[in-house]
Amino acid sequence: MIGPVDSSQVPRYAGPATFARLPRLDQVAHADVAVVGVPFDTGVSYRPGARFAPSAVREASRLLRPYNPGLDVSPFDRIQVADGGDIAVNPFHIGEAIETIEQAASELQAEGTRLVTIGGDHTIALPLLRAVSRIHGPVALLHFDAHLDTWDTYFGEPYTHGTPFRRAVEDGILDTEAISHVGTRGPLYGKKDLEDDRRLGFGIVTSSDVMRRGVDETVDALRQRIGSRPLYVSIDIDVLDPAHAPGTGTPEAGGMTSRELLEIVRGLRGLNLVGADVVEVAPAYDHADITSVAASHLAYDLVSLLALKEGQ
Ligand SMILES: N=C(N)NCCCC(=O)O
Ligand SMILES: [Zn+2]
Ligand SMILES: [Zn+2]
Repeated sequence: MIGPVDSSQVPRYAGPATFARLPRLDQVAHADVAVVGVPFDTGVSYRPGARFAPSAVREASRLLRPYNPGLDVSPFDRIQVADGGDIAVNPFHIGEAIETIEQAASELQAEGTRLVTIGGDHTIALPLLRAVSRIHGPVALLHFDAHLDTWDTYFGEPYTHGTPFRRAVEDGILDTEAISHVGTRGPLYGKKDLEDDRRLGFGIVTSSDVMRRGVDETVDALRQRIGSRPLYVSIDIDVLDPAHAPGTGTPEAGGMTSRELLEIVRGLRGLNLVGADVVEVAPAYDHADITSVAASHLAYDLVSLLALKEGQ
């Protein structure tokens, strides 16, 4: 196993920034998990800039350490984790970008490598789900977001960051017995948004529900719905309150704290996680790397969950 650069030997601010200072994918014979960047933000409806997230999150990840006490695991000892670099997507053509992402994700997974992806805007979840469902069939989805992202079109366009999960249901790549949004809040276009969403099969745990019920009850309810199904986790960083994630494109007041979200993610231990993404970090609106640090810790916990599952 090739682990991260030892920060007691080489200062953590020195050298190139791979995720958690891990080796690059081309430096290992095989990776059980690859952290891959998708620098794409052509699907946004408001502030652009998520194309710069992969490099910002890698920079913020320099401070991660090898033992995760929240999950009692040293993920990089247990499985081979590597930085898969960035998928080179066309910023001028959303349709082509979606195909490129599905293709690249499929090729990586064909080698038996699981992916934790750093977006990019939320458009990228669709091709990533298409790629995991090619292997696992329809997957359960846990979608952390202030927004539903099940709208139909924006300006008549079907592929945007507000529409990936409606397209995914239409594709038949989600197991609609077990698809949930967590952390939704904020104004909608109309009540119909919620009716449409329910018709697609989604369950909703709003941001207020999380606050009222607390982390443990929230986790119990989610786990029950997911059971042993293959599970994909998509984390839009705007699920966090703007105080915890100012660096994002469509911020909404009244969100979760990073502590609550990390605890909910850790509560997924033991589930059949098959892939995950962290999207919508827009570094230009960030302050003191608050958002990139949160995203790097979420990616680390997702990698840790995979390490617990895949490692022996
Ligand atoms: N941040 C994501 N993924 N979607 C937000 C879309 C909200 C809107 O423009 O109406
Ligand atoms: Zn969102
Ligand atoms: Zn979203």
